[in-house]
Amino acid sequence: MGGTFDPIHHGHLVAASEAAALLDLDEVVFVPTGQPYRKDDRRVSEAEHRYLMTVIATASNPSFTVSRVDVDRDGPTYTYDTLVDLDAQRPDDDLFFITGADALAQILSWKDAEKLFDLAHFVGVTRPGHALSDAGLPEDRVTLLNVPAMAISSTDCRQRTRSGQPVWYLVPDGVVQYIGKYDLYKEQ
Ligand SMILES: Nc1ncnc2c1ncn2[C@@H]1O[C@H](COP(=O)(O)OP(=O)(O)OP(=O)(O)O)[C@@H](O)[C@H]1O
Ligand SMILES: O=C(O)c1ccc[n+]([C@@H]2O[C@H](COP(=O)([O-])O)[C@@H](O)[C@H]2O)c1
Repeated sequence: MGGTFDPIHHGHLVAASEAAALLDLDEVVFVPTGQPYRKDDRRVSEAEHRYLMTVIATASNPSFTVSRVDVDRDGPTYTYDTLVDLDAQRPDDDLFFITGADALAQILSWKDAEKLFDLAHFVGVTRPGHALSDAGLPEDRVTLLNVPAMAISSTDCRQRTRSGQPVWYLVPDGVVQYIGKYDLYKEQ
């Protein structure tokens, strides 16, 4: 599951857990973006902070791991590169790329979109406020899943922190503490 994870929240974790259970996946690899080029218009926390929050949030689940492939690659983060790197590290594995409905709707505009479906099977999960559709995508390489609705976004978590509202129970406890320790999201 790729994401900017700024911060990682329970919407991400529930989506990953449900996809793993419903598709009988052995492992979910969370891949924080290095440079999410489509978010250039906003302030994004340092990759190392987002990576560490992802490690903290997933540490208690033996099936969840975190990859540095995108954080360690220079330049804009493209899923094509993510999948090529993961495939090189795990040549015997079948890759499934988990995305929310909003991200799935954008996939055809991603870099090298036509090659993505050769590298992984895509799993689109429901997300409140977004229609889930596989229109225009190769049917045999995309699975749509209904997951429990978690009306949580990283944007909302950042705004709440900035305005002094709690993010307890929207993000894992360790992530609440990490945000406080490093004073994240105080500036626009
Ligand atoms: N509440 C949610 N339910 C299901 N999927 C989600 C949810 N939140 C995020 N996702 C999916 O997780 C992936 C990574 O999302 P991302 O890290 O950009 O979080 P976000 O909450 O959308 O962030 P932001 O509000 O900063 O844009 C995307 O595929 C996104 O669609
Ligand atoms: O490959 C692309 O062109 C591309 C464009 C936008 C987003 N993505 C990927 O989609 C995932 C979710 O991205 P984001 O920006 O919504 O956090 C993450 O893994 C990104 O690298 C990929």
